[in-house]
Amino acid sequence: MALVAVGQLTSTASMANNLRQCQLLVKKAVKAGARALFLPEASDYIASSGEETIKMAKSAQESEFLVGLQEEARREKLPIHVGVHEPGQDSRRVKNTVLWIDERGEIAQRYQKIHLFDVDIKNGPVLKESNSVEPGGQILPPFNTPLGKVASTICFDLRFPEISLALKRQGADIITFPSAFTVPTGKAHWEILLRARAIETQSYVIAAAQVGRHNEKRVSYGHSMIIDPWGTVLADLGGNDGEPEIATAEIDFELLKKIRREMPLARRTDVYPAV
Ligand SMILES: O=C(O)CNC(=O)[C@H](CS)NC(=O)CCC(=O)C(=O)O
Repeated sequence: MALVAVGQLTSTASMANNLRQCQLLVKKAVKAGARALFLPEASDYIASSGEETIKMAKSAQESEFLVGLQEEARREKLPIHVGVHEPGQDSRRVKNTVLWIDERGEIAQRYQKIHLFDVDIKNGPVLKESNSVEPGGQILPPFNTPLGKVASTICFDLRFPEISLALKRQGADIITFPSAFTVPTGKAHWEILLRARAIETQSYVIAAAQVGRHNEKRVSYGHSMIIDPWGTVLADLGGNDGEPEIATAEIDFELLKKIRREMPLARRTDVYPAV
């Protein structure tokens, strides 16, 4: 068994304030006895335009947000999984990445979001992430942690079961979906997609989410969740903003083995292609 914490906050265009919110989440996770803390996509900042997003991006070494968070991880010996922006190949776009900061405060793993959120929904969100973000080109193989093998995806990746299935096939025990879901799509799809990914991969799902109003244009759905490999929602942080909050749950390695043993999902790759 290993206790994990999922953290929920409302990032804005103030990196200093977002760092303060994340420091508070670290304190809460340590107090609860968690072995790792999972933070949302874009924890470092959410800007009000693509241009501002690009202007604000800093390399990991130069980001006051990341340097500060790494210091927290080192001091508390607490691994932190966190979504940030990093400069792209050229100055026209940024990378939307998630990092695993280990208990020594080192950035040990990095995944760059591969599916970008380009939507134009009538009476709903209109967002074109690919204007300001450069897509990644590979899946990060699941990595060893004190919680088992963790696999990283980001937000809109949740809608493409192939990436989760591929990560499961590569040995994932926990699949993470750090997110900033919109309210209408969150209401309609968030929980059902997360539970489906947990059930079909027979893996724990940890989904840290942004919540509430970031600026005059953007509001996020919240409902950060931890879900077990049977699809049971173990924690749900709800949709109200206010003080940043954590929820915790136990990762039960025996339950993971039991579910995979009792209901083997043997694929018929002689009938359809392997993912
Ligand atoms: O903009 C930033 O700085 C951080 N990135 C995000 O918030 C991204 C791209 S706009 N949001 C999503 O992918 C939401 C997906 C979603 O809501 C759905 O799939 O329904």
